[in-house]
Amino acid sequence: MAAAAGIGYHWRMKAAVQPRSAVLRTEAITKVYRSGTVEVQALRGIDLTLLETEMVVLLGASGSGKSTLLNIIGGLDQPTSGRVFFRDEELTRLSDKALTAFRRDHVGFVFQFYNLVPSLTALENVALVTEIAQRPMRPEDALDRVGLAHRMHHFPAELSGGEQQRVAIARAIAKQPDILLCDEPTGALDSATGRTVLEALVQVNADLGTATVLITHNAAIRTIAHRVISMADGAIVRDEVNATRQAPSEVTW
Ligand SMILES: Nc1ncnc2c1ncn2[C@@H]1O[C@H](COP(=O)(O)OP(=O)(O)OP(=O)(O)O)[C@@H](O)[C@H]1O
Repeated sequence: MAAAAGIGYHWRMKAAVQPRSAVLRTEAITKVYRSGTVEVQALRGIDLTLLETEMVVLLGASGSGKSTLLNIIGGLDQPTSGRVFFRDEELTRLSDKALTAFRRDHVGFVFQFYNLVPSLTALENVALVTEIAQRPMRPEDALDRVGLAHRMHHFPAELSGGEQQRVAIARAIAKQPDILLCDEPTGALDSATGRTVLEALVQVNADLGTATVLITHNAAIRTIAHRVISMADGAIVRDEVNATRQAPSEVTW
């Protein structure tokens, strides 16, 4: 009896200290934009690890390098120096074609403006992506996950800004990406509508375990994340784990 209890205890200890693995990792990445003789050092040596299933809020003033970093980890751009890994695969060694395939298969993007096709219904907008994805969920299920099952046959012009953004989230998650990257997803929305969008993102992260990075200027949003990374002048200046999290409905701004 005692021995069995001992084994059980040991197993629990092991499980408790088991580290979560990294879905994405950057090593000392820099980015310099050059136009003519003008150089902008947008990133100055970023070491970032994004763990499987975690939700990270990325904060920083305008121009601090947030979008540049997001574009690089999403395979939309390459760093000037340094390395980026998706699990064991080095993205910085990939050809443009292979990087496009990485993006298509593994990354979902949500931007400030929704970029929906106006002549297609919500369902058709999501189906555009699922038709070319490797292991998609049903477009109806993706819309259901963001609380829009009842609006699936509406056109974008018939939806509110928050609803359109939730269609964009459904479109991004329908291919079941490993990483969801969101650049100011509530930037164009009032606070009540913004909260519904954040609720959809938190729910997707909890239900599907999609590792999520959310860029915002709005420091109030920091409490919804597992971890908050702050940038200034092309560098990470703070990296904090939230001991407790707030539901988006509790966040005020
Ligand atoms: N394509 C580009 N060409 C030249 N400079 C650029 C380019 N993109 C960004 N930059 C510059 O790189 C720096 C970082 O920009 P970035 O867009 O990554 O910052 P950000 O933190 O996302 O800002 P914001 O919150 O305003 O979107 C800024 O100085 C910006 O002007």
